[in-house]
Parts: sequence; C-alpha cells; structure tokens
Amino acid sequence: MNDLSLPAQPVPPAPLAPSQEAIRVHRASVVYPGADAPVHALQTVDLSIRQGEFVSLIGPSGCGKTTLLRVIADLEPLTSGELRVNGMSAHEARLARAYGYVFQAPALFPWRTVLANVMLPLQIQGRLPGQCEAIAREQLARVGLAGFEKKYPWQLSGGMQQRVSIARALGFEPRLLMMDEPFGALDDLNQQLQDLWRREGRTVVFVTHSIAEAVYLSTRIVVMSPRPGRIVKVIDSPLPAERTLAMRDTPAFMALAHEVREALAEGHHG
Ligand SMILES: Nc1ncnc2c1ncn2[C@@H]1O[C@H](COP(=O)(O)OP(=O)(O)OP(=O)(O)O)[C@@H](O)[C@H]1O
Repeated sequence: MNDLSLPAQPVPPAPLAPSQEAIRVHRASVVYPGADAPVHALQTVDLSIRQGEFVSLIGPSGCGKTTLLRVIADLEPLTSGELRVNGMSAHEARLARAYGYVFQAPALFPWRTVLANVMLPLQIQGRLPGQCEAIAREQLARVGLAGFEKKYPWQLSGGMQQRVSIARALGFEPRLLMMDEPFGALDDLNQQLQDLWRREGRTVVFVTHSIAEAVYLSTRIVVMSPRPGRIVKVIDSPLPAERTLAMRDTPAFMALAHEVREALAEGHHG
C-alpha cells in the first residue's frame, strides 16, 4: 500500500495573513438612539473578507446592511467592537481613499457635468487633467454612457445617474468597492460588474435585496436578520468564478438560491 491510499490527514486551514484580509469586523455593534427605545442596528457582528472576494449582504429591510457598509466606510461610528480595512482603521482607510462607495441613491454634484462628476475623485488623487478626462470617458463608456459626458445629472434618468456614480467609483481603481443596492432595475449591469470583478480581482462588498443577484454575483453570501441586526448565515458559493446568465437555470444555482431563501426565512422566524 503506498502513501496515497492512506486516509487524508485533516489539514487545518492556513491562518489568514493580514495582507490577504481586506476587512475584519469583530464583535461590532451599532446602536442608534430611537424615539421610543434604542435601535440595535447591528449586534456583535463578526465577518472577515479576504482580498478579491465578492461578498453580498442580503436580508430584509432594516437588518443593518447599509449600517454595516457605512461603518466599514467610516461613515458611521461603531458603538462597540473593532474593525480593520486593508489593515488600517476605518478612519485611516477613508483618509487613504482605500475604497470606492456607490450609495443607494446616486450622490452626484448637480452643478457639475457627468464627465466632471466622474473626474472629481481622479482630480483629488492629483492625476494630470488629460489623464482624468481619458479615464472618466473610458469609465462612462463602460457603463453605457458614451455621448452623455456634457449632460448634467438632472438631465438623466435615475438609472443613468446611478451608472454615473458607478463609473465614478470605478474610475480611481479602488482595491475595495462597496456598493449599496447599486442597480435597482439595472440588472444588465450585473454582467459588466461580474466581468470587471473577474478581470481586476477587486474586493467587492455588495448590498442587495435580490436573491438572484446575490447568487449570480457572489463568492460568499452573508444573510442578515433584523431586531437586532445580525448575521444568521454565511454561505460560500460553490459556483465557478466565471458566471454566465445561462447558469441561472442550473441545479447548482437554484440550490444555492434555495439555501439563501431558507436562511432568510430562518432569520425571519428565529
Ligand atoms: N441614523 C439613524 N438613526 C436611527 N436609526 C437608524 C439610523 N439609520 C438606520 N437606522 C435604523 O437601523 C436599522 C438598520 O438600518 P439599515 O439602513 O442599516 O438597514 P438595511 O438593512 O440597510 O435596510 P434597507 O434594506 O431598507 O436599506 C433600521 O431599524 C433603521 O431604521
């Protein structure tokens, strides 16, 4: 009998080198003052996200998805717990412009043209003017807005404005991208985001209400539940990295969607 026929020894998972970890959330709680009683938006949440992962946060309205994204982005303080972003505190990561953030509603400057909105973070980065414009034009073309550069945000539909804010967040090439329900009805952008993630290996934290969107895009799905906001299940996707729309009819895709649906129901009743 040779060694290969011996039962495999269980191999403990390799410890995660700090450089591989994009985000670590440790026993994080956020309590908002409420009119009647304090709101426990997040209660002792633990989550570690490695670089290059695409992680979706899914759960019913009010379960703390946006709050979790906002504390990671240093837009909201933690009431207790700890947080590291690319090895830094959330505040240091914000100052270092370590991430891009796409808000639930597009936050564009109305007095700047579409092109000037997308150029802004590049200008703040100190890039040469010609470079800023070339990158901004390229990003706008990627989200299907070539030809709209000179328009103002108010001349575009809500969906088109959202595309501008996605182009703006992608333009300065952050290693970490946080997106709070960026698509709405724009599910044709799913494919583009998937391609981009595969090509460039960025870390994405993505908030969604849609099971199909989460299953289609993610390497891991974090299912959350409200009152208090907490993580009820973290599901690793068994799907291959390359996703195609045809995959949505496969047994593996449907089984994963079912698992997410069950976890949401458990969180609802639990
Ligand atoms: N600034 C605030 N002050 C008080 N309560 C807040 C504040 N922001 C959020 N909350 C409350 O905290 C809880 C979590 O809200 P959060 O927006 O994080 O949930 P969500 O899962 O993103 O919801 P949705 O899917 O509707 O966007 C909710 O009960 C919400 O009402």
